[in-house]
Amino acid sequence: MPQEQASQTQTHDDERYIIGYAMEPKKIQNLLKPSLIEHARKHGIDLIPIDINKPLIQQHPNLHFHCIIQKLQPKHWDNLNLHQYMSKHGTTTTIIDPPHLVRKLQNRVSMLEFASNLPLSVQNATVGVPYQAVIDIHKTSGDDFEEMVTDSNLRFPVIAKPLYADGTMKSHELCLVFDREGLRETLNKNAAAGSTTTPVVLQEFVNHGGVVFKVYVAGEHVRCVKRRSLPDIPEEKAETLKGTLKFSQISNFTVQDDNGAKSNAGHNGDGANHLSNIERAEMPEENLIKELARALRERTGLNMFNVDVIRDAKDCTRYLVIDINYFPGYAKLPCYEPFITDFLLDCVRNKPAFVCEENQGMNE
Ligand SMILES: Nc1ncnc2c1ncn2[C@@H]1O[C@H](COP(=O)(O)OP(=O)(O)OP(=O)(O)O)[C@@H](O)[C@H]1O
Ligand SMILES: O=P(O)(O)O[C@H]1[C@H](O)[C@@H](O)[C@H](OP(=O)(O)O)[C@@H](OP(=O)(O)O)[C@H]1O
Ligand SMILES: [Mg+2]
Ligand SMILES: [Mg+2]
Repeated sequence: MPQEQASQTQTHDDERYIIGYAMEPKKIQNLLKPSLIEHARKHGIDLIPIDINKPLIQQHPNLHFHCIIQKLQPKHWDNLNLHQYMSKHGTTTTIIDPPHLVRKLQNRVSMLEFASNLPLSVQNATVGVPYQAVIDIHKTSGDDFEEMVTDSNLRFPVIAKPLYADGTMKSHELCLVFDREGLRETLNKNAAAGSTTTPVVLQEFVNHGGVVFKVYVAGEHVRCVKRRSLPDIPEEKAETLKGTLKFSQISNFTVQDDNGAKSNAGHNGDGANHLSNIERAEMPEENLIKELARALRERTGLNMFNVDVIRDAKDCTRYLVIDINYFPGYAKLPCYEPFITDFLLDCVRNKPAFVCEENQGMNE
């Protein structure tokens, strides 16, 4: 890790804090790299794994957790029985973040409500959300379908997104839909899935120069990075496009990953141009990012999330929040070790402003 990026937080020599982490093995592998464990250890924090399949009260009887970070499915909350644990240790242990609040990010409608009508004032910039509508996936034919599309007031192209963003692979399977026929086709396929049918949100596709800004938030710590996104669709081309185009996790690779993949594959031409789009794109104003993060922390009551933001290609003062993810892949940030460690130190020392109020809603 470069020296100048080292943790800004001073360590008080004799202080040691125990922080438990409760998450699935894949998330542990992604986040809890030896470099983070070591950096945290050097700054007074011992990161201890919590078994998500059995009650916490039965684990680590001789340890006192100052704080617990978690990314869990509801079944794990039941298995861990954190309610029982907190009724014993709730005055000295903090859980980040309350599950009933995390759940609001697992629905793409309630998620974006947090980002609607944000009162931000940084130069002329505005931050909003794209127009979106939840549709009735059973209205796939005849007048019902035509009426539904007309009533939805949506303009093609749109992106069909599963309503529930619950961490499953399926929840990341998105589809660009270019016209009514494409939409009918998407709904028919969904209906054919029978018991796995999921409600769908249709969100207007907004041209944004092929770059998405990912704003990572951990309490008061905020970092913004650029990632690859869908390319623009010129208006005249949009009118001629038909059908659908499926895609998934298009923005999950860092620019460095992208570079590596492209040079390994020996690609140039389009790929290289696309990448330089990202490199060329100007970052949003730092204060705007800070204000956005602050406003969303307040509105959601959460500490650990990231926000996907795009900038309208037609109006560079118009920013749109398209996605908010709980406990994202922080390890993709350069020098994420001090970023996370500093946040954890804030939690154990000052307690973040919006921590689990009296552990309300813990087992909801
Ligand atoms: N309304 C939109 N207009 C233009 N591009 C969009 C829009 N919504 C999504 N995208 C593109 O599609 C990508 C995936 O969409 P979104 O972030 O909603 O899905 P996700 O599966 O929740 O992603 P993540 O992996 O970040 O959780 C975005 O990163 C962006 O590149
Ligand atoms: O596993 P689910 O609950 O689906 O959440 C994912 C988020 O949706 C993604 O946004 C995370 O990737 P980014 O950190 O690149 O946004 C992604 O990060 P990861 O796969 O690196 O852990 C996940 O956090
Ligand atoms: Mg996203
Ligand atoms: Mg998401």
